[in-house]
Amino acid sequence: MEVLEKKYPVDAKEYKLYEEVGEGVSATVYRALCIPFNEVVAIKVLDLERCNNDLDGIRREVHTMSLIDHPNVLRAHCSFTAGHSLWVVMPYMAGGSCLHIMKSTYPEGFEEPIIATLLRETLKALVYLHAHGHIHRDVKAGNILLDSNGTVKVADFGVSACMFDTGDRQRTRNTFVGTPCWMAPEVMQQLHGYDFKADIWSFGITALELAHGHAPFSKYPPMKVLLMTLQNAPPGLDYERDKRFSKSFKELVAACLVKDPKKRPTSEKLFKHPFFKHAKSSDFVARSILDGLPPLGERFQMLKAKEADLLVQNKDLYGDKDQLSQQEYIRGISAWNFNLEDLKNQAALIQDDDNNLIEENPNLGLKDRLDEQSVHTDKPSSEGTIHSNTSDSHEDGFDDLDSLEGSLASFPIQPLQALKGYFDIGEDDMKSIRYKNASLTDAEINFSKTENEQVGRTNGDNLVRSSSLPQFVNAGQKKALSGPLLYENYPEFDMSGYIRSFWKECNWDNMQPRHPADRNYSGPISYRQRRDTNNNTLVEDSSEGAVVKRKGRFQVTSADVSQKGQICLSSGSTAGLMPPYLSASTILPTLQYVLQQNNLQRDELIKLIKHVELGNICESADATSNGISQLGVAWHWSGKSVDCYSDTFLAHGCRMSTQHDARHEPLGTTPGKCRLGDRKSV
Ligand SMILES: Nc1ncnc2c1ncn2[C@@H]1O[C@H](COP(=O)(O)OP(=O)(O)OP(=O)(O)O)[C@@H](O)[C@H]1O
Repeated sequence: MEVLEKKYPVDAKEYKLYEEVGEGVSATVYRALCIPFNEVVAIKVLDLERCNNDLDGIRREVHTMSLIDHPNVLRAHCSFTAGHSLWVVMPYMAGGSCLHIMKSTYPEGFEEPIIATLLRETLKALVYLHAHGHIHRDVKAGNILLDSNGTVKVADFGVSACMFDTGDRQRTRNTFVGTPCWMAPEVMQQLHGYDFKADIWSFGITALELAHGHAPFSKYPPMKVLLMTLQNAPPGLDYERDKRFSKSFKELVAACLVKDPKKRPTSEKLFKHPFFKHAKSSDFVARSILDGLPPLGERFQMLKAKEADLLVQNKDLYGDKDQLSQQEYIRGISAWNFNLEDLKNQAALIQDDDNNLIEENPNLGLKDRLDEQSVHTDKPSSEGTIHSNTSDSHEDGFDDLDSLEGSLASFPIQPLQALKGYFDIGEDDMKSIRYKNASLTDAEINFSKTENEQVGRTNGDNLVRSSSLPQFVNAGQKKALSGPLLYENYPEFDMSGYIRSFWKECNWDNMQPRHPADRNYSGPISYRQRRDTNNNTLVEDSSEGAVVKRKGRFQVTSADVSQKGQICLSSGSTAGLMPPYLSASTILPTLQYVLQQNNLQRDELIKLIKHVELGNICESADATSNGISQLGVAWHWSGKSVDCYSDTFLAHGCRMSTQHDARHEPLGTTPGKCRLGDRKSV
């Protein structure tokens, strides 16, 4: 006999709204009573006027929510409009989201059996969604809801997509949605679209979120999250504090967080991972983490009050202008707003965050701190080497940002299309550039427009290169070379290595130049870590030569050390390493932005170097030099070369050798050339 489906009323009068239990970017969620059924439900109220006319998106969410039928996917009972709002009626999940539970009671994250259970149930939902052609696109703890019995349901299809929804059944997407911290690199890049593997990345990030209480990089503003996700090694359970987690958990995370989506397992395959043997029943979840919690509405109010307090504190620190930006990023934003003011605000927040990173973890040992820093100090910074402005007003740290104004003003609405110009480069594409004797001028840049256009085609991009590049990339070649690049004042500093290190870090696994053998990097440091999804071990990047020195996430390869630092922009052989449109003037704004971000990290490294010099770190006899070498690596890598030379290496009288055995050798430069503090006059 056919079971008649319960028909929920589609009239607001039939519901009684109780307290607020959740808030998203576009909606408020209430506990409510469905009067005719005397049943408690949740109603998500979307203000249609606040939804930027994204009615299609809303329609899609409601449609998806009504079609799905799986115990781990939150299904909408019904939906209807009421005035300017859309009401979506759904089962009430009294436990709230995993994010809320962590924020209120488990700020350090959950125990492993809980994580395994939550993840297994979430994965069941993903297996179902993927099998039915849906990509969720916003998997995160905030969208994993629990009912009072500990049953997990994945919610929020606001950004979900159907892989079969285009006429040609194209299986990839080309739109930019999701929440930055959880967003897969390929979603950020929008190079070749993406598919359901993007959910697997987000699932891996969610695993880390459940383990730590927050997602990696969650303290950073979106632009930095984006750069870190693209440039850093994938995050993992690698720190001292992660010792408590099992090998299988670490392997699961590593399997999901592979930058190349092709190497990530499908949800179905992942479901067979041994980690899920640790999973328990939903009852266990209810007993372990829900028992004794105040009602959801109360918790929500408490959290709101806490956030309001934080905002007040931050308002004192940053002023009114930053409030919106703060608010967005404290909550873990889902929306992107890339106007210049926001970028400035976000960049201005970074230093404080970097401080917090240390302050928040007073129990971290030196190694942890160094590791934390090493993860975040991922790219070279240009201070002391590239300068746009020699005026005295540098102290406030905003000059560089101001100088970005012209460039960032032309940032397109989808910023990654702009950054794409920096990331999507093959070695062949770089052949047309010519530099002479390290003096970079417009006349010496032979920029071939035809070749550049060709690049877009040969790379099979979804977007036409010329239109996807920000205006400043081309315009900058005409304007920005009027002085800032005075690196010839610093013959010790390998400008090309610097730019290429930066460049190299912008490339990742599947974006290597097409002829790796031709690569001729002289940048001394490589910071890369590949995870092989099959055996989950770290794999050396053989294209760069054997690893001759490694500590933590840093490694020095023979290819790195076989080349002496040299000013190479003049060299024909290295010319091919620069993309045709990546002149110094075009990357300058980005470098300046990066520079702004890395100031404190540099200071921290200098402090650590001093710490090591003072013998405050006890390692084996040989380890002191290793430590210095490693810090030298971090130093060079962070690109603060001039300062660090003067502060530490001149004092020490040695620098990281470029010989194969990575010994130290005399610095060969005079202290007068680069004193600490010289950077401002560079
Ligand atoms: N059915 C439900 N029962 C209980 N709480 C819910 C329910 N649905 C949502 N919530 C709560 O409301 C919050 C916001 O809901 P939702 O994520 O759907 O809104 P959103 O605008 O799409 O948010 P975002 O885009 O930030 O993810 C959730 O994080 C959750 O805490």
